[in-house]
Order: sequence, then C-alpha cells, then structure tokens
Amino acid sequence: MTVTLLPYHQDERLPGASFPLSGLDVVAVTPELPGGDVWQRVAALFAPVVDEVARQIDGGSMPRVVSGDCLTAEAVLAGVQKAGVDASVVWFDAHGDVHTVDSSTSGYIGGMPLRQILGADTALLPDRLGLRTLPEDRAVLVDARDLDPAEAEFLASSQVKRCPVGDVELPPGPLLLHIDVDVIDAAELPGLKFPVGEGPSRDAVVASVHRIMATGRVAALDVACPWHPPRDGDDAIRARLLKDLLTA
Ligand SMILES: NC(=[NH2+])NCCC[C@H](N)C(=O)O
Repeated sequence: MTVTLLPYHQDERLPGASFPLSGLDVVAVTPELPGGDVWQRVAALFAPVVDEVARQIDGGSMPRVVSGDCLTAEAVLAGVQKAGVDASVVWFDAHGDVHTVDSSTSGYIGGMPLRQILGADTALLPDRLGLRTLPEDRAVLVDARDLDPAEAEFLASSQVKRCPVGDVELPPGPLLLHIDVDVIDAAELPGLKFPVGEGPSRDAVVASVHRIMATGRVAALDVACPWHPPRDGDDAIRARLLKDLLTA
C-alpha cells in the first residue's frame, strides 16, 4: 500500500513534520511551482496528482492521497475520472466547503472545493484539471456543523445529502472518500486551523471510514490535514489517526 503525499496547504509547502507517516510507504509529489495567481499555482501543483491517481487506478490499486487542504480532493477526483471511473463523492468535514468565490466572506479558497466539484467557478480549477463536475445528488456531506450563512442557504435548497458519521447514506456507484480530519471534535485533535467542537469522536470517524472502505466501493481516499505544525504531543495523536485512516 502506497500513500501519495502532497505536502502543501494550497500553494504553501509544508515541512515533513506536518505529516507523521512513518511506517507507511510514502511517495511525495513535490513539483516546481510556477508563478501566477493561487489558482494557477494550485492547478500546476495538482497536475501530477491527477496523473498519479489515474496511474495507480490503472495499475489496480486504490490511491490514498494526503495533503494539507481540501482542494486536493478536486485533483483526486479528476484522476479517478481520468482512469475511467465515474465516482460519487463522500465528504467528511466539519465545514461545508460549498462557497463560491463570490459567497466566501473569508476568501479562504479551501472553503470552496465541494462547490466547485458541483459546478461552481469551474474556470478556476476544475477545467484546468480536466474535472467533470457532478450533479448535487452524487455528493454526501458528513457531519458538517460549521456552515457560513451562504453555505447553509445553498445546502438548504440543494440536493446534497447530509448525514452524521454514524449513519452515512452512500451515494450511488464508486466513491471518492474525502476526509478532512477537522470533522473530528476539536477537543480530540489539537492544532487544527479551523477547529470545530461538538463533533464526532476520533474513534467514531475512524469506524465510519472503515465501514465505508469495507463496502469495496471506494475508488480513492483523500485525507486533508489542515492543521498547524505539530507542538509537543501532537505527533503521536496525528500519526495514529493517519495510520488508522490510511490502512482501513
Ligand atoms: N475544510 C475546511 N477546513 N474549511 C474551512 C472553511 C472555513 C470557512 N467556512 C470559510 O470558508 O472561510
């Protein structure tokens, strides 16, 4: 089993210490970054991820990708599609990630990927990656509980299903399983960039991921780690979590 590591948060390179993956077979993707705006730079960063995911699926394996943000899921989905697999999306996240460029009040681009997968702002990233966008009923959002008003409004009138980790209603077909680790209650996972409380326990999230993997329908797994560089004690918790998620 190989883990594909993209050690970036958006276009910012992160230190190796941010990804405690020892004991796992890791291949890091570290392309040269071109100039341009953040979307152009991220698209360049993601191009080899698209190819690597497609190559692994063509070779008969299930890609497991780890990075510092949720945007990477767009590259993983594009790679799955490039391999000829028409996947639905299961999105574990404390946040909705359904902003458009216009609706985002923070401007944080990591708050937009699920909405781009569903067809918003496609010129910025999906088109550059060759990503075919999905209808809303092919996406399920799991345990999102920190929604900005524009996100709540969008979700209220969309066909995106929402469910808790303990009762995930899977969409049809093969799956891209995206896990933003911040779906876990922030009290159990230190150092998150966007900590949210009142969430499921770490063990409940891991158990849910294992149940979904056991269906045999997961075409690719994408784990996003939007956390700060580790402080004392963080490493052990993070390493154990990544191992439990990636070896499911
Ligand atoms: N997957 C995440 N951590 N997303 C954070 C998004 C935070 C907030 N909703 C924003 O768009 O600024």
